[in-house]
Amino acid sequence: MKLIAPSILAADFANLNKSIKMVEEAGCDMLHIDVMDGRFVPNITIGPVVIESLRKVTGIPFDIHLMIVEPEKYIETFIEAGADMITVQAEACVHLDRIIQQIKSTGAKVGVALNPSTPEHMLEYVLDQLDMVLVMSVNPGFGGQEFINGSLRKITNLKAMIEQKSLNVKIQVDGGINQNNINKISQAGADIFVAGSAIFNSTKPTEAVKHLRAAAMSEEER
Ligand SMILES: O=C(CO)[C@@H](O)[C@H](O)COP(=O)(O)O
Ligand SMILES: [Co+2]
Repeated sequence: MKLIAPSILAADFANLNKSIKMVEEAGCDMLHIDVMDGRFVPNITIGPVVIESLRKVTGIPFDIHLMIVEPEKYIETFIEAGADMITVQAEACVHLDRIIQQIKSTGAKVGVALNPSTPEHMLEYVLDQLDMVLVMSVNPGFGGQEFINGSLRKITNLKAMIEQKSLNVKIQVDGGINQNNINKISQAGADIFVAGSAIFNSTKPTEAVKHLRAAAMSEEER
């Protein structure tokens, strides 16, 4: 099963409710919400206050991508705001195992993101604790960047690690995903596809979701 997670970073922030209704109606599986602090990444986006407001208008699962330093200080706040899944950047966590346990103790799903330069074996001793690994296929901080092709090898290697340990860990890929590259990303082993610009910058976003999903699926799945 291949899942589509639209990133609202590329949506019209003056009309977020409308954007969310659109992705719900298009059958998207979760909403990817990029939280940036201007320290871990050179950009600032939204925080728990906005997420709490959005939680009131939709039941779609919230996939919160924390690009912030010291994420351990804010886990409970994001849970209270309505997070269903929290992903932290491995590079931002001094005590990664402890933060993973902190997220799990809230009952939320837990993911760990790897920057393009971070090797997959960074996760060797925590992989069995995770629901998801997020392979960043751009340097985090901005939407609309180009997919870094080296990410494909990381996806393949992670898939092999997961299968070798017989784990049920999903591979999410985030950054520069579009209609032209989603199939090769899927074939490398990705399960969940984050797409911002490819959906929200399209003149027909509902159609864009449909095409992305079809392209991510194998012949037999279609
Ligand atoms: O986390 C990030 C960027 O740091 C992403 O979630 C982007 O928002 C994806 O946007 P596109 O590359 O699809 O435009
Ligand atoms: Co993201």
